[in-house]
Amino acid sequence: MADYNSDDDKSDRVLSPLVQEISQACEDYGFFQIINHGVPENLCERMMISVTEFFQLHHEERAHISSNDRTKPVRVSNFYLKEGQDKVTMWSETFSHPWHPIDDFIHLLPKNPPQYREVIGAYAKVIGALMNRLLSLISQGLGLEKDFLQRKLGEKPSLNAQANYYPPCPDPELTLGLAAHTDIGGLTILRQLEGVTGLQVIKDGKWVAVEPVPNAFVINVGHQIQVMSNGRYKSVHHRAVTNKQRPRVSLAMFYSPNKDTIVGPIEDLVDEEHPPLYRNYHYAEFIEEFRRQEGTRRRVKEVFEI
Ligand SMILES: O=C(O)CCC(=O)C(=O)O
Ligand SMILES: [Fe+2]
Repeated sequence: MADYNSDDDKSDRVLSPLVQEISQACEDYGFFQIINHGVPENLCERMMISVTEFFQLHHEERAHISSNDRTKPVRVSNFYLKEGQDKVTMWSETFSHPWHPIDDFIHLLPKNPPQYREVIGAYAKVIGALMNRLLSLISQGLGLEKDFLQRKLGEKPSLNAQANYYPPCPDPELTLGLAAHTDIGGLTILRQLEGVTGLQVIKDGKWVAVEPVPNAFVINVGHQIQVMSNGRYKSVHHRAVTNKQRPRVSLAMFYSPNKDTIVGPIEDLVDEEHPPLYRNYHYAEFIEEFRRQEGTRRRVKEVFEI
């Protein structure tokens, strides 16, 4: 693993080992882990504790923000047994809310656990800086200017957090924590609880566990970067499995374009040898198609293929 603190590219031609490694991982796996990222471990621990405590409150304490309505910016939902169902679809509960600009929504966030608002405020700030750094490294991997991807992903990006809580499951064979899916947006920074395995990524048709590495973040490419890179970087299927013994918590911080942004392959990456694989579209169209395919093994990018 290259040193994340080493200076990234200074020359226009030679890519630093760090940029090369990230680029290779984005091509081969669509996933990689980073360490020595500069985010204080103590802050990450406080964040994960706050999320865990939130989910371990009595469910009545979450009832006021519990909803299946996706248009609600702050909401808790679960996939536990509903009336009329004979099988649990997914063994998890999720809490989602925007993470930037923090001041616009902080009043909607939980008052309990009491430190939640303060901790997510601090966490969002450092994740914002890390996100920019990663987008810059990924841009360089594509041979682009450092700020290219960020500019292409557009102004006023849509920045959402999703905390996932997976209680111990009496029979992990019977259900998944989170079904196989791909991340719709641009880039995801995921924190997993140390010591509990659960995340799996598909590689050559097989599910591979992404073991939690101490103080690491898992980074993954979303659909929009796959499209912008004209298929070079991959947005791959992943899922979470459960276990019998211990609850598991993960926190995904998503960076997506806003609905009006026009997404398509970056012109510099298209030539005779690499014809455009996707048409241009408004991100809103992509979201609509993504929702339309809900409940199926989605094939959303394919709809925008040329
Ligand atoms: O729990 C995990 O590790 C996976 C979470 C995830 O993929 C997501 O929130 O999109
Ligand atoms: Fe995901």
